[in-house]
Amino acid sequence: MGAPMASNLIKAGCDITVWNRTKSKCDPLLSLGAKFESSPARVASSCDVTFAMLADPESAFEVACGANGAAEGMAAGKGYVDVSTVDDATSKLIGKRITSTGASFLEAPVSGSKKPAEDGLLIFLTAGDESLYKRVAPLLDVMGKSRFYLGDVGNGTAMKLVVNMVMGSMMVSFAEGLLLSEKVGLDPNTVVEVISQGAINAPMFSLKGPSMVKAAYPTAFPLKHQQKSKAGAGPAESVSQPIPTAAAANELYKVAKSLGLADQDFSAVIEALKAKVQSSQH
Ligand SMILES: NC(=O)C1=CN([C@@H]2O[C@H](COP(=O)(O)OP(=O)(O)OC[C@H]3O[C@@H](n4cnc5c(N)ncnc54)[C@H](OP(=O)(O)O)[C@@H]3O)[C@@H](O)[C@H]2O)C=CC1
Ligand SMILES: O=CC(=O)O
Repeated sequence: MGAPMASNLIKAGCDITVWNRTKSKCDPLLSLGAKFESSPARVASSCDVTFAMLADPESAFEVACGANGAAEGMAAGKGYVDVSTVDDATSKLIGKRITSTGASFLEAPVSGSKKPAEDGLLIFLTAGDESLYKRVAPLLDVMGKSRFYLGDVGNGTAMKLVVNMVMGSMMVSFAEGLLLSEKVGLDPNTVVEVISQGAINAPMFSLKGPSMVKAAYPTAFPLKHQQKSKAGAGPAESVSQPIPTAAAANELYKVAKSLGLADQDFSAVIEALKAKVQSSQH
């Protein structure tokens, strides 16, 4: 996600400095004209605004607050925008550490996937420092098609987790439908087509359906990241709201992980369902 986002900024003429744990993954960006620094701290000290796109709460915290982390290069007047998907507590911790340096903090997780990231069509769910939001708005507009400012730090994360919760349940329901259609003698490709023409159509179904039918799961959104959101459990627990459908879907993502599918696309959750169906028949 970070690479296509940075690439769009470079193509828009921004002066970009990058860092990634595995340096070789920066090579395509360097060939587009980006500079490289040897640590997040050095990126932060050489840039006005630093964007972070990390796998999970642990890596987002480490890169912001760990040794040679971005916070070490932060100072008043600089901004840190964390576009990773993390949990509420992690986002607040990162925000606290960044603002303790005098810099501003914005959480800005994105809705969208690899293709929208490449096409500059992400949706930014931002919260935190409003003046930093206004300052980076032109950059968000290069990388995305829309942006929401949602108030205090935590609200962007909560919005992202709610959206992922809905998406995770939709995918499991779709997988159940595809599998069931096959079992009762229907062509699942026709199911995908019928759904695409009705009121429950979603781009996700048309995008992933044809490859799911072929049992192919080219990774756009890794399954481990869907399961990481724990079906929106964080926000739901904070207000004691039951989320029975999402919780059941999350169990299936856990099974999929245990089957070694963590790095495949999250649509591979259908394989967990197939395994469940098989074991119930024995
Ligand atoms: N893929 C998608 O469709 C979407 C993803 N997201 C969110 O975007 C973020 C990135 O996702 P995605 O690009 O798919 O994930 P990837 O797994 O492809 O990339 C994760 C990045 O995190 C880095 N990283 C992981 N662990 C560490 C660590 N301990 N220290 C330093 N760097 C680390 C990786 O570095 P290295 O290259 O060295 O492994 C890599 O740059 C996640 O938070 C995800 O939830 C949000 C919307 C959609
Ligand atoms: O929607 C994607 C995510 O990783 O969050």
